[in-house]
Amino acid sequence: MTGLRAHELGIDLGGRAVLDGVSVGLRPGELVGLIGPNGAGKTTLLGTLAGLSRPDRGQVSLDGRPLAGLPPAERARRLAFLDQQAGSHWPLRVERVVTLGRLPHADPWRGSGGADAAAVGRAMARCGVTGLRDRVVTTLSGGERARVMLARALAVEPDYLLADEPAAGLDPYHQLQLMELLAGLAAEGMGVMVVLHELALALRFCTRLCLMAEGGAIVADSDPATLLSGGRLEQVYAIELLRGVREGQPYALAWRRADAADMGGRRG
Ligand SMILES: Nc1ncnc2c1ncn2[C@@H]1O[C@H](COP(=O)(O)OP(=O)(O)OP(=O)(O)O)[C@@H](O)[C@H]1O
Repeated sequence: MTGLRAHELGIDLGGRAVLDGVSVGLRPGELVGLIGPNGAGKTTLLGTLAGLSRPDRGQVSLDGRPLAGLPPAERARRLAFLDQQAGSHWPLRVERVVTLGRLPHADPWRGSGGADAAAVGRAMARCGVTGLRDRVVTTLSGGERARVMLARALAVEPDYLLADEPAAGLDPYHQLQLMELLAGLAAEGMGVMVVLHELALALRFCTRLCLMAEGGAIVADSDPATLLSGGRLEQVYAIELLRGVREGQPYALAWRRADAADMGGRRG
């Protein structure tokens, strides 16, 4: 069975279940948006799919094999994880940071070669950071740094990319550029799962949306148009949506809190 799959995942943190019975899959060629309110468990789920933490219940499999049983180097070559707080604390040149993405491919007998340099060049070009290659990463703006960290993840040339809020901190132009890039990677066959808070981007670009609710469950898993036609988004976020159709595609923007008259709010 091709794909990355979570089977009935359960994770307990701080004495409570943060994920509870979560099953979800990611196939090659999909761009899946993982959406839901703050604290719903999106980062926890993404990190577990990436193999960064072990679930208390259930398991993750890659092409039908338990992820936990895969050699770490194979896992690192096939799955790239882009952390929400991705950054570099070391004053390294941008090109050096992106080259770190080739570590899972390192061969102590041959060192790095032409294939590594080509992968690094491609990743920098796709993320629009080639012109920054000689800059020291700690001197970049937040948005520039985010694109460099994405380039490092792409330099891995993984089968699956798991990205936690990569659009956060990007201006609208670069958010659109990012989503076009992720859609392009999926069209080339990569499986991409991305945590997003930008509903308009999620609805416009993702092939599938998984909506998580407080309590750590996936309460909807469908194509964007189907999700939008139900009332689940409004209910889970406790908001009203402004809806429309543009170029034949339905879209929505967060318009007001469902309980806007109540300054306390229903959600914490
Ligand atoms: N180490 C921990 N100990 C206790 N609770 C934790 C720990 N890590 C996460 N949690 C809790 O688990 C829940 C899910 O956290 P997670 O970061 O996965 O949510 P999220 O959906 O990614 O949120 P956000 O949109 O705010 O980034 C939150 O309530 C969080 O406080």
